[in-house]
Amino acid sequence: KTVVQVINPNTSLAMTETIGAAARAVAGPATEILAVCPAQGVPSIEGHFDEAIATLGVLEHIKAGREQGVSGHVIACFGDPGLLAARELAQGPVIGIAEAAMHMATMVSTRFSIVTTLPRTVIIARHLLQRYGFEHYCAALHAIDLPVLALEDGSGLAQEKVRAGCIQAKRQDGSGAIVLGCGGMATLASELTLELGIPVIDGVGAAVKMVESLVALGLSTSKHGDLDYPVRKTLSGQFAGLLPD
Ligand SMILES: NC(=O)NC1=NC(=O)NC1=O
Repeated sequence: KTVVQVINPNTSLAMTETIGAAARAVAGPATEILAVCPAQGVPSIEGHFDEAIATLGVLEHIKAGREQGVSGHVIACFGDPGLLAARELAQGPVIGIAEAAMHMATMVSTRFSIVTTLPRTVIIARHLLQRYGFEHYCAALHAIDLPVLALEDGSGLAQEKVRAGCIQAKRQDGSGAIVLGCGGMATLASELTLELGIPVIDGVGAAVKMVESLVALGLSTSKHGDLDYPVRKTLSGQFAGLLPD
């Protein structure tokens, strides 16, 4: 059996439910999804400061997942917070939803657009495109200009703005595919794909399938080089338990 730990790095239980549902919708019959979020931290991640706070919660869950023997991990926030630190700590594969969605988009289109939340997270998504080498595949980035938790307020306004952003992206950008730029948008991908007639990609599902594939291929995070386990040392205060024994 494959057990995939899906970490929502923010502390929103509602968004953790949304993300868990998107993961379970695509998980294979032999895959169990463990959807988790930090007990303490930041309710939504909307910038570098939030990502720094959220990273500690990600690392705590990576450690716990490794001790539970999970097969792999997903970091279900579009900033992929703490991705490389998590890979040092993890034994199995660790996949961020931004990198997963971007990779998938390049396999079904030569140019893709991103629809994300706040304008400032558009800039962060650009940093990710540069880091992952996908800058030239991305035709444009759009922000619905609503806070992340608007996706969980039950009004449907954020979902409607995501739909409008995808329609605009299809019409204006010449893109063949669209990447949804927030974990909280995950459950919108399939209906938008049907309505727009082009691939609208959710990174949660993409990351779950990538972890399943890596596990099936016997590929886990390389421990040769900079992703080896962290250098052993005594951590103090609240960090004391972060390194596995
Ligand atoms: N671009 C984003 O909206 N990133 C995110 N912030 C969160 O709290 N979850 C996300 O996916």
